[in-house]
Amino acid sequence: MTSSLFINGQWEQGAGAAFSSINPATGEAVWQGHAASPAQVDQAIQAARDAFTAWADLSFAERCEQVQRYADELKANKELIAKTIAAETGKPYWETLTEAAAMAGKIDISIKAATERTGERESDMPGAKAVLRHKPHGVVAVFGPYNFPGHLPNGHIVPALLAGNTVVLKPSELTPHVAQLMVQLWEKSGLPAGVLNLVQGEKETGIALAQHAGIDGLFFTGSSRTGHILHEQFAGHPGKILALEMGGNNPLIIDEVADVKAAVHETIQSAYITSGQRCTCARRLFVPATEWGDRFLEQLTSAVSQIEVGDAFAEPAPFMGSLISEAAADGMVAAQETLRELGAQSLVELTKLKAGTGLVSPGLIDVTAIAELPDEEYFGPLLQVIRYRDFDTAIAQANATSYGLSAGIFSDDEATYQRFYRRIRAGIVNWNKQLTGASSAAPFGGIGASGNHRASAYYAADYCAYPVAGIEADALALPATLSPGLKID
Ligand SMILES: NC(=O)c1ccc[n+]([C@@H]2O[C@H](COP(=O)([O-])OP(=O)(O)OC[C@H]3O[C@@H](n4cnc5c(N)ncnc54)[C@H](O)[C@@H]3O)[C@@H](O)[C@H]2O)c1
Ligand SMILES: O=CCC[C@H](NC(=O)CCC(=O)O)C(=O)O
Repeated sequence: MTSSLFINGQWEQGAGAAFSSINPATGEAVWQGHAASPAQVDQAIQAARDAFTAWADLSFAERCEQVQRYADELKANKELIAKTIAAETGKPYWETLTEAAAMAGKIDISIKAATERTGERESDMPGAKAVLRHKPHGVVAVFGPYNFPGHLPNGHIVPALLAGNTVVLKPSELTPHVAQLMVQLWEKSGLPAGVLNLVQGEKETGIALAQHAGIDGLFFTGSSRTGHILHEQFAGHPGKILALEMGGNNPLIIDEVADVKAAVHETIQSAYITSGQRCTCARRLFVPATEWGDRFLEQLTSAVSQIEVGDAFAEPAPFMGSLISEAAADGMVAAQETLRELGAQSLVELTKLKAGTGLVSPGLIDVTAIAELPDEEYFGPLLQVIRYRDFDTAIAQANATSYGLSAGIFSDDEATYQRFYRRIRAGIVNWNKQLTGASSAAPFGGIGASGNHRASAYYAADYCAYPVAGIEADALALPATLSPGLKID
């Protein structure tokens, strides 16, 4: 049984319920441990509180040095990180190597972002100077999803620590091993006790942490459903910062482009990478109801049918690994069934490949006949096709979602792209490029049910610190003239 919690620089057993993680492609046990009890959540927050003043008092340069030592650990252990993520999520090893690289890449980007977006400024004013500085919030909770169990919590933790906050991390209960390894690397890098604490557990642990009076903020990446619960919970607490990165029901519009093969490739990278388990994945594909559209769909159908699915470490490597769990696989089969009952037709059927695993084949489904398409994020490899007759209708349908994370268009005509850009409602808008694979050097976030206007990645610096404006003079001095009606003898 693993000592699953890291509180005040010590590893300890959880006193809550036992839980475990498995490799979803093989069913092999990966990790076993116990959840944190409410008392341990309390201790973790207290440890973060106790460590806060000393950590925040360090200079930015000193905190950068500490974070750079963690980057060295990330680089030295990249294969171990990638293997751990692959074993616990079922994502292909070639892909988890890119996740490990993104974690290391986050450090320099976050230092640059903190300097540019939350650095210090001074300007002269009569007899004084106007100054702008930033301060950390205090103790912040970080909640992570299972689909990028290293990269996305890391994307909150690194900027939070650089800003001078201390952190309590609650990772996804489906990926405790990745979180444990990440925290072990922070420990190895020499991070002072209490600056980063880890509480493992299921929803109950999340609830205990999120509702705790001792946190000053919460940085969340996960589903829109959970994000909405947190948002309601934070209502009436304007003093606490809440950053929500949530899901999407992302549209991709295809125009009659010259390079059909490239369009097929970018569509596959948009919808099926990570077995469709990326928040940015294309969910709805708008295809012209023309002969060109028929040809495009034939090629797409053929390419989707040939996507290799398999174990994370299989050779030759598959494009798609397993979904996170058998329950997720069953959920995708059920989603396909719901769409069919509403009138959809499968072009490529999504099927469960092996009982007891999360392995599914990719699905492509024509939902044009459905008058009221459910506005759901089906978090897996099931792309919904909608045939369109005119571009304005396609844009209106693309916008017919409560979400607003990513959107894209493939078109050879720049004016068409500009029209799309002006009308579409999303935080990520791409032209002739896959919807997935956003850059950490840009802001990352969505509107509507996808976020609460606290974009992450390059803009994470913004929610990790608050601005303090001041007017400063070395000494008090009487002004040359006093205001009317004043007399100071
Ligand atoms: N916008 C983004 O940056 C982004 C990135 C990755 C994933 N996502 C989204 O995340 C989802 C997949 O991740 P997931 O299934 O792990 O998300 P999830 O919402 O189920 O879980 C996220 C975290 O919240 C915790 N949690 C669950 N219910 C809670 C509650 N009531 N109170 C407090 N904590 C609670 C979980 O234990 C976990 O740690 C997808 O919807 C995907 O689109 C968004
Ligand atoms: O699943 C959601 C994340 C998808 C991923 N986005 C990023 O990596 C954003 C960049 C960052 O947070 O540094 C993608 O677009 O593929």
